[in-house]
Amino acid sequence: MRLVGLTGGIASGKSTVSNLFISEGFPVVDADVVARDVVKKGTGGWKKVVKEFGNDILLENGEIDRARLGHIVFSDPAKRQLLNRLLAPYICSGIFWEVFKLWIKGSKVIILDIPLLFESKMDQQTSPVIVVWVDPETQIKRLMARDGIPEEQAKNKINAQMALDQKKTKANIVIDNSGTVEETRLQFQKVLSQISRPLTWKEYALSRDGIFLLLTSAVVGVLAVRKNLP
Ligand SMILES: CC(C)(COP(=O)(O)OP(=O)(O)OC[C@H]1O[C@@H](n2cnc3c(N)ncnc32)[C@H](O)[C@@H]1O)[C@@H](O)C(=O)NCCC(=O)NCCS
Ligand SMILES: Nc1ncnc2c1ncn2[C@@H]1O[C@H](COP(=O)(O)OP(=O)(O)OP(=O)(O)O)[C@@H](O)[C@H]1O
Repeated sequence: MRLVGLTGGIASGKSTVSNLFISEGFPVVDADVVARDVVKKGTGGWKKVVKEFGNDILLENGEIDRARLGHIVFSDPAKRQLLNRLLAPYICSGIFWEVFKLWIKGSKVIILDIPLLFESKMDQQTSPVIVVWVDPETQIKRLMARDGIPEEQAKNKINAQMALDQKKTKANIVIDNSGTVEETRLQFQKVLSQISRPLTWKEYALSRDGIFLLLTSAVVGVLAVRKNLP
C-alpha cells in the first residue's frame, strides 16, 4: 500500500489538488473532515474541547462554533497548542480508521490530505510527500477572499503553521499553485505518472493482497514441510 502525503499551507490549494486526485479515481482521506467529525456534539473530542474552552464556544444547538474557536486559537499560540494536544489523538485514530477501511477494500494507493502533516510528524508514515506551494502574496489574497477575513486575521492563520517555504524543502514533489488552475492541472498530470508507478515490494507487502499472499504462502509452506516430515 502506498500512502501519499498531500500537504501545503492554508489556502495553498490542497483541496484543489485533492479534487484532481479524486477525479482520477484515487481515494483521499481529508484530515480536515476527520477533524470536524471528532468534535461533533457529544463525542469524546467535543467533551474535551468544551471542558477546556468553556460553554462560550458553543452554538445554541450545542455544536462547536468553529468561527469563534478559530478566532481564539489562531490569535493565541498557547490556546492553539492546547487544542492541538486535545484533538491530536482523536484525529490520528480517525485517519488510521479511514485508511484501514480503504485497506480492507483493497485500495493500493491512498492520498492523505493533511494540512499539518509535518507539524504532526505524520510525514514519517507517507511517501512520497507532495507539497502544494503558492507564493506568499497569492496565498494571502486567496485566503482573505475565500474566508472573507481582513489581512491581519489571514496573517495569523498563515503564521499558525510551519512556513510554506520550509515545507517545500521537505517535499519529494512540489506543485506550484501560484498560477491558474489549468497550470496546476498540467503539473498534476506529471505527478500522476509518479504516483501511479508500480508498487515496490515493500508497498505491495503492506497492501491487503500482499498480506493475503504472504499469509497463504506461509500456510502452504508449513503444510508442505509437515507433509514431508517422516
Ligand atoms: C480551529 C478550527 C475550529 C477552525 O475551524 P474552521 O472550520 O474555521 O476551519 P477548518 O477546520 O476548515 O480548517 C481550515 C484550515 O485551517 C488550518 N488549521 C486548522 N487547524 C489548525 C491548527 N490547529 N493549526 C494550524 N492550522 C490549522 C488548516 O490549514 C485547515 O485546512 C478547526 O480548524 C480545528 O478544530 N482545528 C484543530 C484541529 C486540527 O488540527 N485540524 C487540522 C487537521 S490536520
Ligand atoms: N490556481 C488557482 N487559481 C485561482 N484560485 C485558486 C487556485 N487554487 C485554489 N484557488 C482558490 O484558493 C482558495 C484556497 O484553495 P483550496 O481550498 O484548494 O486550498 P486548501 O489548501 O485546501 O485550503 P485549507 O488549508 O484551508 O484547507 C479557494 O478559494 C480556491 O478556489
